[in-house]
Amino acid sequence: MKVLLTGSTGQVGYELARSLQGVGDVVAVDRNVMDLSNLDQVREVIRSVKPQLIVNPAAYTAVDKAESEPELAYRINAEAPGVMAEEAKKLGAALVHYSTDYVFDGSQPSARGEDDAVAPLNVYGASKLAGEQAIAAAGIPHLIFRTSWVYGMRGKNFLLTMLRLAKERDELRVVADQHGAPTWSRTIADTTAQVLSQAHAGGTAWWDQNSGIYHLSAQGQTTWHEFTQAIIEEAGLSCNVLPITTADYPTPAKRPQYSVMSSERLMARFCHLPDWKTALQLCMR
Ligand SMILES: NC(=O)C1=CN([C@@H]2O[C@H](COP(=O)(O)OP(=O)(O)OC[C@H]3O[C@@H](n4cnc5c(N)ncnc54)[C@H](OP(=O)(O)O)[C@@H]3O)[C@@H](O)[C@H]2O)C=CC1
Ligand SMILES: Cc1cn([C@H]2C[C@H](O)[C@@H](COP(=O)(O)OP(=O)(O)O[C@H]3O[C@@H](C)C(=O)[C@@H](O)[C@H]3O)O2)c(=O)[nH]c1=O
Ligand SMILES: [Mg+2]
Repeated sequence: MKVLLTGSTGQVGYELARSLQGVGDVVAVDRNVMDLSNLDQVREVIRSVKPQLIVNPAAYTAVDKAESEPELAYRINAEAPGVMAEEAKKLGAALVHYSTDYVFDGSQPSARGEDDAVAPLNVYGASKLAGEQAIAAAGIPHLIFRTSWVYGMRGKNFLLTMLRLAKERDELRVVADQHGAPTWSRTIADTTAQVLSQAHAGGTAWWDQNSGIYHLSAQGQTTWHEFTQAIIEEAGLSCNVLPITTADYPTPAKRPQYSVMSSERLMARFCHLPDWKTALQLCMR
């Protein structure tokens, strides 16, 4: 099976390039080959590669910057996935896509399920939601994995930012009133590969039964503050981590207060997901 993988320089894309090796022949493209802000190029690349499966972890992920670049965020996060879905339909291909906990407003302190009401608070979340909707509307075999607070030992992420800051400063001030589930990029990639090997075995009927949205986050929950403490401890650094409120850390984009999702549906159908802290320790060791 020929697999077109986008965003291979990103956190999840980098891990997928490895994890998908068992799934098929992977053609990995970065923005130099397929720029998602160039919709004609997206079409051309798909038409020339002719994949049976498109896996799209590429995205506009700069949450604060998106507030001042909404058009670009929507082109990359909503229109480009829409074009991928259209082209997949013409080829009879399936599409695997990723979305975010930021499609929810996080106003209720209970874990969100796939069918719960969405209400993004920021441009990034709204653009990702529009991407989900464009894919669902195309009526193609698809999987949309909503994940959260992605980290890993490479790329731009909260873990590496905190390690850097902890070495530069004696004290870190981190918000303690936003709750969520940090998820290791490798967990996302390995889970994707496991689900796809089941799909491969199940054929067309599998996609008829299983297409849709799945929450894919580490188990348990924490806050950015507690996550930082765990990072510092695991790294053996000494740095005081001061809990602050969202109001103490003003940002251009509004963020959900409670962005925990339930991944029960994915775990019931496909495979287990690790606890956030266990995964963090595995990642850092
Ligand atoms: N990061 C997070 O905390 C979370 C991410 N997600 C979702 O998971 C998925 C994977 O995210 P993650 O790997 O963390 O994101 P990263 O920011 O690590 O990677 C994004 C990737 O998209 C690429 N990209 C950005 N703009 C373009 C463009 N115009 N054309 C082509 N490629 C482009 C980047 O390329 P380049 O390296 O050249 O910039 C990079 O490879 C995304 O759908 C994201 O929305 C969901 C929840 C949390
Ligand atoms: C750097 C820093 C951040 N913060 C706060 C800001 C914010 O509320 C929180 C996390 O900061 P970040 O900028 O990493 O968060 P953010 O970019 O909003 O992370 C999100 O990215 C997108 C792509 C997603 O899809 C989400 O799941 C989520 O992972 O920590 C501090 O309190 N102190 C600090 O020193
Ligand atoms: Mg960020």
